[in-house]
Amino acid sequence: MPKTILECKSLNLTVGYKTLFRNLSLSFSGPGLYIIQGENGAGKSSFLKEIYHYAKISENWHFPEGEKTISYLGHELGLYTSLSLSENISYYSSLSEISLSEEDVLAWINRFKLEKRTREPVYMFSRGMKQKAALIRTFLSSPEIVLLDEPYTGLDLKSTELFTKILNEEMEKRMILIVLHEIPKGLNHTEIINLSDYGNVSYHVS
Ligand SMILES: Nc1ncnc2c1ncn2[C@@H]1O[C@H](COP(=O)(O)OP(=O)(O)OP(=O)(O)O)[C@@H](O)[C@H]1O
Repeated sequence: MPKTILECKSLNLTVGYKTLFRNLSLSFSGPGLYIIQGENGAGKSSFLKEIYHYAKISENWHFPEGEKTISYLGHELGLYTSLSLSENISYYSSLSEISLSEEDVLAWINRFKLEKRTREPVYMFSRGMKQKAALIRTFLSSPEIVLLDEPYTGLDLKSTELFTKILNEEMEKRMILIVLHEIPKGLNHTEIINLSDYGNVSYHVS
């Protein structure tokens, strides 16, 4: 029986003068992969940011199994472009509470097939390569909850297939919330949540 990892109760989410959700209650079990969908402006990105910034400090959010580590990849990739991939990874590893072995780091680089490009500054990477570098950065510390906002952006067909395979493996180990407009072929998922259905109404799903 999957356990509830994260839940929000009676959440009101307002951006500027706009109320995106009122009295929203959702439960996420793990491990698993939840696809967040909804029309433009429905509040998908805001919802992920809400979790990343407030889940640990707001009384609307609960971790029934105890607080979890969270990693987030939004539209900003969070890479230092004058540094190489290796230097970016060293920097992010130094911030991580978990000590990462060289083997773990190399395994992630190999999974995204960037092993021949680790010493180049990231500004020399293509858009898709930058996306893969940012994905490595996001998964590197082995977070228990991963929040991904349109993570397939910039990936070509081959890289899309590669990343889908990685997600199908990772959803067995952690809880992944992923904002997607289109669901790539072959991506396994626990549930699809359409946020357009929940705007400005009292709603509960679990
Ligand atoms: N920085 C901001 N300042 C003011 N309003 C904002 C800001 N960011 C988002 N909003 C508003 O919040 C609402 C939700 O935006 P959000 O980016 O979360 O939607 P989304 O579902 O992710 O959209 P999209 O599919 O277009 O990426 C929109 O109406 C948007 O105009």
